[in-house]
Amino acid sequence: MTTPRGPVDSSRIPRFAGPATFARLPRLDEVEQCDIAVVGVPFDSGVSYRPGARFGPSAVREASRLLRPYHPGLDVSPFAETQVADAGDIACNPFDINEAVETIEHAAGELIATGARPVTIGGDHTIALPLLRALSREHGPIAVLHFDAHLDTWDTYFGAEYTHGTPFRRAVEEGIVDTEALSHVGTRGPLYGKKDLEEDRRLGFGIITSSDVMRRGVDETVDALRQRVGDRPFYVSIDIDVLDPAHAPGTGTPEAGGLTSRELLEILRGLAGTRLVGADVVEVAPAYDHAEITSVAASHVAYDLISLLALTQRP
Ligand SMILES: N=C(N)NCCCC(=O)O
Ligand SMILES: [Zn+2]
Ligand SMILES: [Zn+2]
Repeated sequence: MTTPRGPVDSSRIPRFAGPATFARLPRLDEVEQCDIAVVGVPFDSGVSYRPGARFGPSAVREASRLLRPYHPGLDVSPFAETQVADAGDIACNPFDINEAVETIEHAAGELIATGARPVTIGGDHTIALPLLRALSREHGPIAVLHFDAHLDTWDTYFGAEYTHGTPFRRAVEEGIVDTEALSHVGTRGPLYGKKDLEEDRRLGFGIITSSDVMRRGVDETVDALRQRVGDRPFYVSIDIDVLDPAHAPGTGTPEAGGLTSRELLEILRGLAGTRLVGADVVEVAPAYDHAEITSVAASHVAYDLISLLALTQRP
């Protein structure tokens, strides 16, 4: 393997200068081959409440300038051990959700076909569906760990099938996820009715609520999730609203009583050694953020996901 091209050296070019790529990594077109691709999807036409996640990718990239090359918690230098690059944004039609979903599926499929594993920055949660479609073509029906305050297994909103509240129901209907290994983590807040939970269970999801994480703690949560995915290839989808609004105010549908960013990062670190094949971080809406609280959290979450992917590549 050729030596990976890493981020700009922050001892020579200060972090507030230089490229606006994720973690100041090279762009995809600057590297010969890419193992892990950070890709933005600035799409938020699927939201049911506050808009603004279309500005998520650029805010998370901006907040990622301070990331450093070595991850002490996982003992990995992801940018040195693998080639990580910024694949830019998937430009999709903000006025036509169906067309946007197709565009995302196609662009993600092309990226995955090159051998790169995607870490996608949203965008609203609608984008998880086309990403899962693209990944399932490579891996078959895929296990999913879904971190979110919300179930996102509702049926339709105002008659629309593709929205940020419905991607995981569509994914089950389409047979692109492994219904033996689906789990929500961090769920909380009011629902439309008890049937939401019944239907969710029928679709195959297990739930570790936000209260479960608080009562059982990180280690038990990690054990349960590791058991759920086993040695299957799996996908992690992180809606930043899984964090408490104190830790992630910059999001469109905030719910009280969420995880701390420390809990979320520790749970992710607990997944070291499993077969992660791709991930997303969605629903960062910078207009409601303060002091980059949300985008800093999201950039660290993305860094941990990249680190987990890098670990899977060790001989
Ligand atoms: N995926 C996110 N963030 N939110 C879904 C909320 C659906 C609702 O408005 O009930
Ligand atoms: Zn959510
Ligand atoms: Zn969501």
